[in-house]
Amino acid sequence: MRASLLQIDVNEDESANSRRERVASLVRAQQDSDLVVLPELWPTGAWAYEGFADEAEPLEGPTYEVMAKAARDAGVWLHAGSFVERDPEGPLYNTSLVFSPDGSLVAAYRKIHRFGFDGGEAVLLGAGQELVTVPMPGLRLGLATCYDLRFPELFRGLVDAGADAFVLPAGWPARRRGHWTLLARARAVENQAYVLACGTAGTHAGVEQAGHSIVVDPWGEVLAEAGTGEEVLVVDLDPALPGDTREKFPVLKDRLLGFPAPRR
Ligand SMILES: NC(=O)CCC(=O)C(=O)O
Repeated sequence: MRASLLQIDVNEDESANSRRERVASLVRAQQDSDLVVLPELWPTGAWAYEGFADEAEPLEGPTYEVMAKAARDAGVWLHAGSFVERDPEGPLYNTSLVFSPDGSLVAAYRKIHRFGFDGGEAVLLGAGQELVTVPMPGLRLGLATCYDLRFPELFRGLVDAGADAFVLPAGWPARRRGHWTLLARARAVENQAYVLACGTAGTHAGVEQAGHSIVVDPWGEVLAEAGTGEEVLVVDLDPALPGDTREKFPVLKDRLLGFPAPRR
C-alpha cells in the first residue's frame, strides 16, 4: 500500500481559496498512491486564530467540495487534513475529513484535545467527543490531530477500536520539533502501529512550522521524514506488519487493565 503525505506550505500570501485549488492539484497528482494525507487546518493555518470565525465552513463547505472531487479524480483514499468547521447548532470545531476513492465522505473527526491552555483553540473551539477509525483495504486508520499526539490514552482507545495505523494531521511549531519526532515514534512503538504524521511548512501568524512530516512503522523505525519546506513524502506500507509485529512481540497482550489502588 502506498501513501503520500503532502506537507503544505501555509502562509498569508496565498488565500484559502487559492490554496484549496493548489492542494487539489497536488492530490490529483498522487494517482499512484492508495492513501493521501494532508495537514491540520491547512486552508487557513493552525495558528491563525483571529481568522477562525471568519473562515469557518459548514461540514459540506468549500474544503469538503474541493477535496471530495480531488479524491474522486485521483481515485485515492484521502485524509483531507482538517478545517475550521461551523456547526450550525454548536461551537466551531477542528474537523478532519476522510474520503473514499469515489469521493464519498467516510469519516469526520473533531479534534479532542484543543491546544492553547487558556487561549487559542482551547477557548475558540469545541472539543470532539468521539474516537474515529476508518477501515480501508488492508489497514484500519485511527484518527488524531496534532496536540492529540501528547495523549497516549487516546491512541490506546483507537487500538482497542481496531486501529493499526494512526493518521495525524498537524500544524506543529518548529520550536518543539524534538517532541514531534519523539512522540510520533513513541505512539508507534507502544501501540505497534504505523504512524503517518503530516505537518505544514512555512510560517503563518508568526509561527514557524516544524515540517518534518514523518512515517514510522510498528517497530518504531522511521520509514520517511520530510525536511522543512513544502514536500510530498511517498512511502510504501505493508498492511501485514502491524499484525505480524503484535504476534511476534505480543506486548499489547500484557496490558494491565485496571490497577489496584495504591497502598498507603
Ligand atoms: N496545533 C496544535 O495542536 C499545536 C500542538 C503543539 O504545539 C504542541 O503540542 O506542542
